[in-house]
Amino acid sequence: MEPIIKLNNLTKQYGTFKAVDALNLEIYKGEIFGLLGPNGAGKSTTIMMMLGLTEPHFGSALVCGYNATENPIEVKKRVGYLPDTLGFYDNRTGLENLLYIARLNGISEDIAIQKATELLTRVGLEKDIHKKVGTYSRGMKQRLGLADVLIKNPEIIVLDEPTLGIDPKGVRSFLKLIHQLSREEQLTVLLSSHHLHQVQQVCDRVGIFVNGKLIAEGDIPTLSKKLLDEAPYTVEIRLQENHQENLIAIQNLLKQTQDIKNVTIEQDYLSITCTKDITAYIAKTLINAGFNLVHLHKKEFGLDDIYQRYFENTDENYRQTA
Ligand SMILES: Nc1ncnc2c1ncn2[C@@H]1O[C@H](COP(=O)(O)OP(=O)(O)OP(=O)(O)O)[C@@H](O)[C@H]1O
Repeated sequence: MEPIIKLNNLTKQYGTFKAVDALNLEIYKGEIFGLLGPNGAGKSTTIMMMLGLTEPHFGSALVCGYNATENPIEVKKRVGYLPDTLGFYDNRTGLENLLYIARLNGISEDIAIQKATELLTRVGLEKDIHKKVGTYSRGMKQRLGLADVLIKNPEIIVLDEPTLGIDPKGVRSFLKLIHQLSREEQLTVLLSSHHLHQVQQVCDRVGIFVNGKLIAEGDIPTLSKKLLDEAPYTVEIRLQENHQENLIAIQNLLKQTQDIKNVTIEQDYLSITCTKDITAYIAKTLINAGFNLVHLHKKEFGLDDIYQRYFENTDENYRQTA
């Protein structure tokens, strides 16, 4: 299958500073891809190059089969972009704002009314269609923004920090909506964010950006496997009698085991990192040795751990090469 977005050695420099450095990335139709990275990592610059709004110094961005630098108009027809700051007419209603955008996109009046009404219902604003946008909450404005980018039937939508300033309930329902849209309409979604948990909830794959480079990319299990290859399993245990003596005895008992890499005593529990999933063996060994096990938890690594670990590594690499 051909990717719907293909970035090839994409590079943007400001003077000698590389804001985006030889970026290679392929995104497929219907995928929800998360662009993750700290401030200044190069996410917005990458999006701008993909939309044909700024030119790369090297490399290319192919979007829906078009080179974004050579055919920005074709790309813009197929891509809906929701920026982090939205501009609506506050003194007009949601419907009026949407009809205005439909007109700008050359959609005829009767089709526009039908489509705008459908979309406002789709994004959950059916009761607020005739209210002035100035009275909308941040979450409602974001939903209107989504209707706004969907009105031209895009193949791809690009969302820049779409949940900024929305309360947790609003975030959950907004992300659910994005997921539904992507699955039901095979819409490709590129979501740029700092919010690891949100990205983790909704994205099929993520790319982690640091200093203009994509330092890791994949689905969460793949990333965590790559990252944690040396000791991918961590088991946390707690005893009925959690005194230090017991913990040290267990530490000594387990640390000879071949597949155990490390046993550390945390505040009132033991953390055991293993190269294989030997959770059952650990439980059996402790019970057989007469310890009263009250808690055993196999830790799943999430995006937080992955992000943290990549940053630690990267900082070290940068310090070493600096
Ligand atoms: N016009 C410009 N001139 C000089 N430097 C720029 C320009 N635009 C961006 N940069 C720099 O390029 C780097 C990447 O910026 P970019 O806005 O792409 O990052 P970002 O990952 O989107 O950050 P944020 O999450 O804060 O939006 C930053 O160091 C920024 O200061």
